Amino acid sequence: MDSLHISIPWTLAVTVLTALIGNVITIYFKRLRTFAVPTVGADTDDVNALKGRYVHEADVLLREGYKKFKNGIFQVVTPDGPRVFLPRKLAHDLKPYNRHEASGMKALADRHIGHYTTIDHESDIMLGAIKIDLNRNLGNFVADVEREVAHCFETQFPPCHEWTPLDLHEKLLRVVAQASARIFVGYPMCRNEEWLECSTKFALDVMIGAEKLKQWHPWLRPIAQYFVPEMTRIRGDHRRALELLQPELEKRSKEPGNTDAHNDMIGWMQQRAKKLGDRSFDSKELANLQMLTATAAIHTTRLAIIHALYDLAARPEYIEPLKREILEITKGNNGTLRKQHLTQMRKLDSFMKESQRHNPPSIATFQRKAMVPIKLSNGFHIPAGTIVQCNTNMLDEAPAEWGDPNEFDGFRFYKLRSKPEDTNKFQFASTSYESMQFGFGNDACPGRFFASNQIKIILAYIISNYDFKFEDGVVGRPKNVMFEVNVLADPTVKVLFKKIYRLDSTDDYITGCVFKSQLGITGTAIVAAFADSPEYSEQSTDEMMASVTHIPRVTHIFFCAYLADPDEGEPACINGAMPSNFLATLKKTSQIADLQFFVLTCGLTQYGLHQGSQKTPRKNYIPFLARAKGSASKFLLHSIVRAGKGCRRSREYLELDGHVSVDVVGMVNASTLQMVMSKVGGICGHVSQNAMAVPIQTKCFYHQMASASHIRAGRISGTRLHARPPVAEVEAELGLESEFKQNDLYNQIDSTKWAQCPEVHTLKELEIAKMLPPTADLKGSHS
Ligand code: HEM
Repeated sequence: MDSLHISIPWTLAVTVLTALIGNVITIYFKRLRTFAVPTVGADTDDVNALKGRYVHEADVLLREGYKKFKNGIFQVVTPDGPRVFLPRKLAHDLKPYNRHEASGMKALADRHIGHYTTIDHESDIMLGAIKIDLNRNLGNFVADVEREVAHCFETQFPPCHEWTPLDLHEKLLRVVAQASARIFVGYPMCRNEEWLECSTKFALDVMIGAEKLKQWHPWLRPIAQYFVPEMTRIRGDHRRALELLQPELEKRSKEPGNTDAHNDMIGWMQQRAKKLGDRSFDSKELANLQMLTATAAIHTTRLAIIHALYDLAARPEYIEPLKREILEITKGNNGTLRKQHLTQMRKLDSFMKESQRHNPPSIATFQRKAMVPIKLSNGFHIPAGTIVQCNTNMLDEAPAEWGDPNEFDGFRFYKLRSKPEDTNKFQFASTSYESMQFGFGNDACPGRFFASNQIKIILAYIISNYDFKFEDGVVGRPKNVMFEVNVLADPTVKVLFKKIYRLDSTDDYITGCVFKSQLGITGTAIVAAFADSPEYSEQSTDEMMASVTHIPRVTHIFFCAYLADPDEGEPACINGAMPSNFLATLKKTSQIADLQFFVLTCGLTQYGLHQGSQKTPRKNYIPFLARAKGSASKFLLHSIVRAGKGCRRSREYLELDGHVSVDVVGMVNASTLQMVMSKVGGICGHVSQNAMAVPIQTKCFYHQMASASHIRAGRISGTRLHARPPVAEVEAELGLESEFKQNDLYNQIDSTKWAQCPEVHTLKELEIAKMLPPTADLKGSHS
């Protein structure tokens, strides 16, 4: 007890003394570090006010410096001491210096006291994996990333049937983290909640921890780090990252014949370490590098997306042309993105670049720490150890041919690229003397091509699936928030999202049966109407329009009516033509603009997507379908897959004979559906007892919803399919390469047992989950 009494005053005394000595020495060194260049705001004596201005309005300060000293070097007083800003033109002088002479990484590490925050860690393995392996593989990941993006929207976002306010900062952090993790750590790790949390929080801990620790005197930081919670968390983040990664690494190491052949950042890093003979590289280092990569990638990318969305919401006139570009480009590919699609999205690329020009990640990029003394062409000496950066965001420095530099022209770069000689210039990821948002020179951001793809995929998803606008009261583009030279999007602004239910292409959706009481027509009636007409498959949409104009706006569509015919080709022909023509008709009459749910139910007969001996996909349907009108004529399976993709993307419902997502949230079997239909006044056309309507969350095709437990429970019996399903022969045509794997077909479904499954919804549950309108509102009878 006594020793404690003595030790506290002593400890305090030593601490105060240390701080005092430290202060004196620091002031002395700071004096030494003052540069022989003018200081912005030197006319005021209030140094603290100047520091405060740097923190909150560095943009104003740098503009003042630019106006006053034009092409001259100036310095600014900051909480970290004076900082030197070079005019853009001197970037040329610095460019030839290599990373060991003028280091961007060291500059960044110094700013975030990387020695403590652990980011002072330069790795050739990491840089090589990003610069070479990631960029080389970009094209291979577009579909995977798109899938993760879709999965994230479907699982993390509210349904947005009505205008729903979203915190974009929070939501997009998750989307970008998961989409990036798909490539950094592969599937299924990219969906591991703890990993995602760990890899996103680490960057925040570094940034906030650094700011907090900087409040302490440098001499006290070795001890003070233990009083800053974020610093403790950083250590925990590293530990946790290793723990989480370990099982994945072990799993990989046990894979036959391979340890590190996975095509993702883990694999690339492992391969590089091996090639470089780096014996110090182990799982711990791998986990650390993963944290660093995520830090560089996730927050920057998220911010660029938020800025772009704010710009779009403030200038909605750009949304329609962008949407048109996206839909036009993806039209021929089931709405699924490919690498070349991203390249073709020139308007979107231009908009992203213009958004970044006005809202760069930092207003002073090309930041370098001189590791050796550097002499610039104007005679200025940069002493070793000094950090310099370029004042890169003076919009008026743009070349005259760019047009008014201060205006927001979303298609500025699109127009500039229209000259044949400039077609590959001015891209979002291009760096140049005029566009330094990603830095400049050899060490410009190596992740920018990847970031460009990620941003396009996410923006394209949002633009084609949601309407969005600012919440009431937000006028114009919300002003950015400055933190030192970093440009942040205002985190208090909420953007409202509303899901788009749109039929882009007739073969994206198929229908047949709708609620009579709501829609005034039933599937049976539709079928009957068309079947009555000998020309049903030949009838043009214009002709059909005359017969359906009485239908009110459709909100729910159930597809469970197929025509059967002893001639197998005939129903296929009917099924291909009738629904697509019918939908085209409804689309023309705008009666499906309010569509909320789409349910497809299929039985096990006649539908052309079946497998197994008697249910081989009917390649022989193709000639028959060729007679059908519209794009559904290609192949019924094609249409259904497309319908599935449409459903997946819009959180609607689909059943494909048990080949559904592993993430199924619930399902309705045929008898439930029939009950629903009869209760609400609808009627099912032809529904097989084995049919089910399944709410789909993600990828809908060729995953088994039926698990071994279902088989054991006697709900399902299975048949092993042949190794390569016949449909694989047309996989390229379907745009579904490598989707078709050997599968078990579960085709004997006991619907009574299914109805007792916990995951099968009752009608009441569907109502409660708002999957169906309340039955009370749905009275009526079918005709
Ligand atoms: C919109 C998103 C992004 C922005 C705005 C951005 C911006 C930047 C900037 C300004 C630099 C400094 C370059 C220089 O000083 O010349 C940089 C460096 C870096 N970025 Fe990015 N970045 C983004 C995305 C990414 C991604 C996705 C990755 C990883 C996959 C990444 C990895 C890196 C790395 C490793 C460096 C250091 C390069 C070196 O020192 O050689 N960045 N980034």
